[in-house]
Amino acid sequence: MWYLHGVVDSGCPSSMMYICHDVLPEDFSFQPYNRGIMFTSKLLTLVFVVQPSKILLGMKKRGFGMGRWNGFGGKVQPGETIEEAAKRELWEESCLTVNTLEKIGQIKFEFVGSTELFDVHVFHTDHFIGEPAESEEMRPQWFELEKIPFDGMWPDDIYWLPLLLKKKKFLGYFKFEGYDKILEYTLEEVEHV
Ligand SMILES: CNc1ncnc2c1ncn2[C@@H]1O[C@H](COP(=O)(O)OP(=O)(O)OP(=O)(O)O)[C@@H](O)[C@H]1O
Ligand SMILES: [Mg+2]
Ligand SMILES: [Mg+2]
Repeated sequence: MWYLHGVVDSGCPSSMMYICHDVLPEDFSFQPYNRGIMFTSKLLTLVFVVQPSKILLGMKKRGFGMGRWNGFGGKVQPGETIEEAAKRELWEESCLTVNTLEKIGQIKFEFVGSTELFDVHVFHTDHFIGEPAESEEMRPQWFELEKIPFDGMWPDDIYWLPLLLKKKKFLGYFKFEGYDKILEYTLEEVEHV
């Protein structure tokens, strides 16, 4: 039996390739690896702008996740760091700029039938510059923290967004069947992400 173990950095951050190994590492815990399947992984960012009583979400107007409220983010491009990508996507999608982003979570998504994992790096900020404005991709809207529209968001958000709002760092894994059904998941609070 071969187990997935580590990643090969191909130089292009959005096309990391997981490699196999026949020895189970001590800290081996990440679920997709232990089934011996070869996965590629796609690096994505997700930024939440939070104020004391409200959160900024965007209605996705096109492409993946269309019709759902979400944070702002997208694919990491070759040559940029994940944090640079997170800032760029926030700017492109909401017209906001930020000086600093706090990395708060990392979530791996598996979709049954696909060997491409989504590796989503989640950031949080409470300082921003500018006024949110609608982009080609997103329509921003502030929501009271008690009125977050979880029914209109990705079904995983309700599990981990409460941690982000408490500024708790987390690691997660969600296995989806289609885009509406979570078959299994793990979520843990951690000291560092
Ligand atoms: C499955 N459960 C999920 N739960 C919460 N959020 C999810 C998600 N799966 C993907 N996401 C986020 O959705 C965006 C997709 O990226 P997306 O907007 O399509 O990329 P990008 O902005 O580069 O778009 P274009 O290539 O310009 O179309 C990106 O922020 C990513 O973190
Ligand atoms: Mg996007
Ligand atoms: Mg984008």
